[in-house]
Amino acid sequence: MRTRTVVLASHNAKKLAEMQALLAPLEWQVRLVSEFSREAPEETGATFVENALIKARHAAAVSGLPAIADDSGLEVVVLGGAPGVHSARYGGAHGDDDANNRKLLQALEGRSEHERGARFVCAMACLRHAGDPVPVIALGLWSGRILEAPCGNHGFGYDPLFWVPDQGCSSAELDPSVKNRISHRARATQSLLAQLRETEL
Ligand SMILES: O=c1nc[nH]c2c1ncn2[C@H]1C[C@H](O)[C@@H](COP(=O)(O)OP(=O)(O)OP(=O)(O)O)O1
Ligand SMILES: [Mg+2]
Repeated sequence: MRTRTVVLASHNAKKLAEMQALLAPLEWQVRLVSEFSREAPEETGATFVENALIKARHAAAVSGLPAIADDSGLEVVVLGGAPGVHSARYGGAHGDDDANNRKLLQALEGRSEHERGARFVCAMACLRHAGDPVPVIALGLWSGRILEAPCGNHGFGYDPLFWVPDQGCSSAELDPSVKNRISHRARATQSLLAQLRETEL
């Protein structure tokens, strides 16, 4: 892949930090959509992929650059996959992690350890330009279970409640470099980069 300038289509600072760390090996010049527009497009998609495309298309349009977007969330089995694409505003206000985590604990009140299975989903979309008819799409999944009380201070969102079985800790207890090797976002980024190596971004 040629060295490129891309715009990251997120307004979530903690998510952006992970995306930038994951893309660092490419030595691309990474810009942020907030340099071009403070407006976050409405995520009206029914799927993570549709919302990632909405965000990437908006960022490519306002910046004139190739854009990479991430739409991600938590799916809990006994909640029928909720909060899913509504993860950011599950507790009411958008991006209120405390309210989101409180609502999740309430929804799982009394559930046994075996009924708390969940997974993080990350859908990434990369567009060469706003009208790109051939977007590159990548998915990453990360399975775990929901704790009965938060622990750990790293990460963001639902990390304090997400137990990672093969690490024996919550994702908020993981060193960021470890999370960036195994998370849904890490897996989606690896898949995206593998596809981009075959195409000409
Ligand atoms: O690694 C993660 N660790 C914990 N929680 C996470 C993670 N990844 C996504 N999540 C949760 C946070 C938010 O509640 C929702 C993302 O919603 P999502 O729309 O993709 O992001 P956002 O609205 O925060 O920023 P933006 O849309 O500008 O990228 O899922
Ligand atoms: Mg969002």
